[in-house]
Amino acid sequence: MHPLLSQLDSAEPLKDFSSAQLSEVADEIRDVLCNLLATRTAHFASNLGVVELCLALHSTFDFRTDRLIWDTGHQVYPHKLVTGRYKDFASIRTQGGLMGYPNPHESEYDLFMTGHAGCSVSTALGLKSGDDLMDRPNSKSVAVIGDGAFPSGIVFEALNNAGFLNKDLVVVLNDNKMSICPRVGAMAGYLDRLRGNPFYTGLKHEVVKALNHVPLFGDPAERWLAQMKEGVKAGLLGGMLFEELGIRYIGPIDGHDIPLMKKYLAMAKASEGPVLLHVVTEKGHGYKPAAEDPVFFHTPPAFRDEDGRPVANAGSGQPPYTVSMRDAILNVMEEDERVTVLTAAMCQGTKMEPVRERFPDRFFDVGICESHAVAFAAGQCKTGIRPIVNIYSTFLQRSYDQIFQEVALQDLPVVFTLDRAGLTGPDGPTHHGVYDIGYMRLFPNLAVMAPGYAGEVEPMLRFALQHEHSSSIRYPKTSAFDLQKIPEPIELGRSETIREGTDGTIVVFGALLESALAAAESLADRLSVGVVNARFAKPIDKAMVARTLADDRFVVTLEEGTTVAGFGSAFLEEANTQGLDTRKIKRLALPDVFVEHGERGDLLAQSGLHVEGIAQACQQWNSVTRVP
Ligand SMILES: Cc1ncc(C[n+]2csc(CCOP(=O)(O)OP(=O)(O)O)c2C)c(N)n1
Ligand SMILES: CC(=O)[C@@H](O)[C@H](O)COP(=O)(O)O
Ligand SMILES: [Mg+2]
Repeated sequence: MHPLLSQLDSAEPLKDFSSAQLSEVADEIRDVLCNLLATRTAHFASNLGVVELCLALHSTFDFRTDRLIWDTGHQVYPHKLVTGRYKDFASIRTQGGLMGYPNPHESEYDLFMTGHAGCSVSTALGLKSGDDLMDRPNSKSVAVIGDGAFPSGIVFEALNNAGFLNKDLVVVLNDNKMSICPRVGAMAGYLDRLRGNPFYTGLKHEVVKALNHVPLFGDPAERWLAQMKEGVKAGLLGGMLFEELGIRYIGPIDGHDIPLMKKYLAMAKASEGPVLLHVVTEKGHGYKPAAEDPVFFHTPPAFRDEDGRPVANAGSGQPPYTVSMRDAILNVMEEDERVTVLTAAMCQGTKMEPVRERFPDRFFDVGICESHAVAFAAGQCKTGIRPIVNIYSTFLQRSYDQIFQEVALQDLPVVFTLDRAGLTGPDGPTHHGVYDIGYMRLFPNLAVMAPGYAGEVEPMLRFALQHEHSSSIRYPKTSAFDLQKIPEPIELGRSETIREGTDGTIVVFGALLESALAAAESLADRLSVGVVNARFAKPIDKAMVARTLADDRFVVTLEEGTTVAGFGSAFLEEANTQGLDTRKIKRLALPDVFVEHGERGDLLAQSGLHVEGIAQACQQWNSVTRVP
């Protein structure tokens, strides 16, 4: 079926392949990708776009001794296919199978487990620096970074350092004009201008050599010429921004032409000092619908191809929390002109397109720059604007210091809406949003909230927007629980009792409320278990902590976050502060390990956070705490 690919136990043979053979391997890779990735949600278009680049890299370098970092890592599938993982590839993004990102446990060709954007240039530079210190000067270091990830602040920190250290480093800028959505920002404009520059190698060299003889001092006419010189060089060379930092710029070149790329990669490999090779690719290349709609095909749902037309398989009924929050945001923006929304390149995933269309002046996509997004929001907030920072839980980790200094320390009422807060499923440990309860509840005055059902999403957002301090609202990647109930008004530090019980209580922070109610119901013939919707992890409902521990034999706390420093910890701390009996408390949360990739439901069950697990914990704790 794939005669060349199936024989590759490592990438080594690729360097002896002819151009025709490499082109055949490219076809085989696309065949695997198109057939398999249609059956599950996976990073489709980005992978189709880097097939030739991957082959050119592996046939120019030996990445068992040279170093290769794919930025973010979502485009690593062709790399996996040519580095000995063809036979296991069908398991990608399923539990126990290959990860959808680089994974050092899978292969010596993968150096770091990554999924967050922007760090490739730093790690590649660190690898080169370390190899030099460890007496391996011949080892080459390559970072491949997309144009979406490239404007991340840390990339400039790395380039700044690279130009200064003058290490042999190859940065391949994979420019496909797309982030997940079309890329944004001034750097996008700069790359567009570079793309416009034909790459006149011979002419460039000669003219620049001549210009180098124009003196810098002396006659005013000569001085004028000297000033012109930089401008002319910039026009001819392109990439002056990088050249001025001491990084040699080469390109742009066609990223689907393997022989051409091999030529320039070999040149970059032989160069001394840092080099930036600008390659132009098409996201979704080789599958027309993906090339035409790379936004949808970034991570499409499972689909079937009907006569060259993708038809998505039917999804489940109830809309996700993401949509509840998006609709709530639309409503509040309609009423209050001070409300703005910030995204860090995740407009599509957070389903904010209607907000972008309806309020273009109050919607800000800052690109993959989460730290900047938070500090920018703080600046807006200081002027009287009410910014909503809408970022995935895992990516907000980037902004930890800005949440601390620019927001909390200034006591500014910025609202954080944390999407994907919980297990995100097949993306795995890099993307699970399981730390935010802990990291948000550290800061004085920051209210930490989570809705337990769809109906309280909007009231919670409205509460946050009139609150005088900063606040956060977390919600996972799942259908919103359609509890048929009019929510009690949201009050700072007040929980809501959903079900009364006399034996014990499950106190839930967030969306596992639905499972808690089902667990309590399943025990009804044996135990009377109440269910409290905590709403706040900070400030926690002190009276509720006192009441449940006084009235009940046991209290099970429940959350979709790590057990360390989470809601259960907050409950324990409060119980201890009040001098209550903490032995009654059982904390149900995710274990203190990096949870692997898999379906969210399966992963929750594995940690006992499903209906049966919750019921079992209640029974167990009831017998532990029962007075003999
Ligand atoms: C810190 C961080 N923020 C956001 C994301 C989500 N994200 C993943 S890929 C991507 C787009 C990257 O664009 P680019 O680097 O150009 O790669 P392409 O998909 O175009 O190949 C985004 C926004 C992330 N992985 N990490
Ligand atoms: C690579 C990356 O970080 C994103 O593409 C992420 O996988 C998107 O996740 P969602 O599919 O949950 O939006
Ligand atoms: Mg891109």
